Amino acid sequence: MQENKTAINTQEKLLETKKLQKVFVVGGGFARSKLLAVDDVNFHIYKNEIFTLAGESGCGKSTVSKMLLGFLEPTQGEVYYKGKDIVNLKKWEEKKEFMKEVQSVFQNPFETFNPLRKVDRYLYDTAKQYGITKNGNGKRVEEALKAVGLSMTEVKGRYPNEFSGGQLQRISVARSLITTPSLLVADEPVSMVDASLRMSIVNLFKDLRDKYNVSVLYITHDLATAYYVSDRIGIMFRGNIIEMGGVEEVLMNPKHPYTQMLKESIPEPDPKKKWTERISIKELETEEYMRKGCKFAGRCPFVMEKCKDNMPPEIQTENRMVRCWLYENKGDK
Ligand SMILES: Nc1ncnc2c1ncn2[C@@H]1O[C@H](COP(=O)(O)OP(=O)(O)OP(=O)(O)O)[C@@H](O)[C@H]1O
Repeated sequence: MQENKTAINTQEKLLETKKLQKVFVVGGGFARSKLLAVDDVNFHIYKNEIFTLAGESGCGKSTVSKMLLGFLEPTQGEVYYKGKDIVNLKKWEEKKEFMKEVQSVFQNPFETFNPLRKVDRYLYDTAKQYGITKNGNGKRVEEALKAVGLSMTEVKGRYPNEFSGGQLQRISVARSLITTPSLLVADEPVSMVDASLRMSIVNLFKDLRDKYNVSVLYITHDLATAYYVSDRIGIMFRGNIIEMGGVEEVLMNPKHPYTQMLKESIPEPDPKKKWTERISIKELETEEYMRKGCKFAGRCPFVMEKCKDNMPPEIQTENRMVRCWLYENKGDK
């Protein structure tokens, strides 16, 4: 891999979604209904950029990432990678090429690796699986480990349980770099990692962007790491992106009432109260997903009559997109 620090390339969209939608059928019998887990999701990721999708649990983040990676078929909408529609790739060669270029980093590194196999074997096998020849194999694995600040001497002959969660997540990132991808899709990559090591993993993404021109789709519920690492951010709520723009604009000067609420929510010191809050949020999930108009209408301090029946459109204002009727007449002309 060539080390090279490059600025975000806003001319080149690496990945783009258009009107992405996923409907799940939930419940059975008379209680059977449709849940729009993801609806009208439009975003893009530039070359050399860290783009974050953030939101509370159950907002549709993972469903988006699964559709991008081809693990789930969208109900409607399109996904383009380097201008190519990847939902309808027919040829195996094209699919394989896409899988090489877009790699994933999973939440739990202990599930990424087979506990009975030595970690270095797993890395070599990944290289082989993607057609990297026996001669180039060792070199590529060594390069990938170097990119995450490790070396083969530290890894060789050791099993997954001999590493800490943080170290293993680094090795998991190294695994995803073996194919020299252009984009990493990292779904909650630090949530299982010890709090003290989270920043080191997040810093690693910045490093990969700056030194190796890798773009990252960072999926998280944690606004602190999102603020620290992202170039741009999209805030999701019940299947929609409700605000999207530069991370500084969106998190320091939020426009959508939901983003404002997220920013102001101070962690509750009383564990009992926190638990109660979580329960009520979970209960709200289905009710909010089923709403006809703005999904946040039930909790919004500025709710208007029209919010209850009409989903707000995407409005461009003050350097960001916001999906809220409050900005209906304040959009950029
Ligand atoms: N296979 C499925 N069948 C039915 N409903 C699903 C399925 N997968 C996800 N959902 C529902 O879709 C909604 C979005 O889920 P998703 O996992 O994408 O959210 P998330 O933001 O990634 O949350 P988390 O971080 O908790 O995984 C939730 O209400 C979830 O229960």
